[in-house]
Amino acid sequence: MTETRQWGFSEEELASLPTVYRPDLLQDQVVVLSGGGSGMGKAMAYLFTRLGAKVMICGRREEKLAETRDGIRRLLGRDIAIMPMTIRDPDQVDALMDRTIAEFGRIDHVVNNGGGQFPQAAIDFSKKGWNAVIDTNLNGTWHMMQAAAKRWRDRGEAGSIVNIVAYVERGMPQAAHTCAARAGVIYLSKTVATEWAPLNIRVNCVAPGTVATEGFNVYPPEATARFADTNPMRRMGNAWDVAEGVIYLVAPSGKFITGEMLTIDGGMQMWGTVWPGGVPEHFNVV
Ligand SMILES: CCCCCCCCCCC/C=C/C(=O)SCCNC(=O)CCNC(=O)[C@H](O)C(C)(C)COP(=O)(O)OP(=O)(O)OC[C@H]1O[C@@H](n2cnc3c(N)ncnc32)[C@H](O)[C@@H]1OP(=O)(O)O
Ligand SMILES: NC(=O)C1=CN([C@@H]2O[C@H](COP(=O)(O)OP(=O)(O)OC[C@H]3O[C@@H](n4cnc5c(N)ncnc54)[C@H](OP(=O)(O)O)[C@@H]3O)[C@@H](O)[C@H]2O)C=CC1
Repeated sequence: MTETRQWGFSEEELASLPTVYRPDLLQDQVVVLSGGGSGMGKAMAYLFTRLGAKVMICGRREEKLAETRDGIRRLLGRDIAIMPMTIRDPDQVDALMDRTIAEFGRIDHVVNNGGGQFPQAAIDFSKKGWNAVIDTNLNGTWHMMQAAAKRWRDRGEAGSIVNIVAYVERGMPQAAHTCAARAGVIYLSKTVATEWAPLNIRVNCVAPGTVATEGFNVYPPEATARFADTNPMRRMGNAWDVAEGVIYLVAPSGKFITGEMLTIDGGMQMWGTVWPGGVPEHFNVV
């Protein structure tokens, strides 16, 4: 078992985990999915493919995308498309959308899952660190949303967007940059859900709690040791929990849902604190 496998599912597990959905639920639907080379994005790539969808995944590192594509080819006998790029660059986002349409004929769904942050006390953020997190999680998500919506409007097609955010209503100490970015995405989504309803475009968010993925490798062991105790269920979620939630929103089950945020957090919104950088002495109380 490698270091990066410590938290996530193996390819074999993603290919065989049970799902509540029927195998042709998304037959020939086309999805663009960011961050498909790891974690929740990889789980979504497998699940969308298993439900019959045509999948385009993107992310910065080609080798991770290729691993997802090769695993799906080997285990599911299906081909998906990959495109290395950064969602921070609107020109690369335009190219991603155009290539997907050229390859698959249209786009039905966009899942903005690509993103991340690092744990740090806000007072110590560097300008570059703040900008990196805002640019990725807020600007990058917006570039993807607008690029897809323009194409749907211009082509007279319906579409749906799901943005992966985080539960931020109580704030999130040691993650103020991502909290700001995700709050921006949540209210951006609620706003355009109304503006774009006449275009038959639905826009929703999914807010995961502590979900065990390869992404946890950026957090110190003293923080991850507590992650199972950040919600009343006292366990972590997994990438499949989130992937099935995303499918619920994009599939016909979600056809009357827009501007909503689905929180998948084992109850963390009511009880528990994350402290992704470790608990400071002042807060270290029972
Ligand atoms: C933190 C909790 C978040 C929300 C969730 C709450 C609910 C439960 C929480 C459980 C915890 C899990 C949450 C997850 O989201 S896990 C999965 C996500 N994956 C990641 O976050 C990993 C990816 N992260 C990154 O890629 C980067 O953090 C970043 C998003 C910033 C990417 O940008 P870029 O590639 O440009 O980054 P660089 O490495 O070049 O760095 C740019 C500058 O950012 C500063 N920086 C980066 N890392 C750190 C660090 N560890 N500490 C302090 N500062 C950092 C720094 O200024 C960098 O510039 P320099 O390198 O020139 O100094
Ligand atoms: N795991 C958790 O507990 C939680 C996670 N989240 C969020 O869920 C999403 C998925 O996280 P998770 O699967 O756990 O972690 P991962 O780190 O495995 O996934 C993040 C993905 O985003 C991609 N990505 C990052 N920056 C960019 C960029 N600029 N352009 C394109 N792709 C990018 C990464 O690929 P590459 O580096 O190759 O670009 C990576 O595949 C993230 O937005 C994360 O912050 C939210 C709440 C909780």
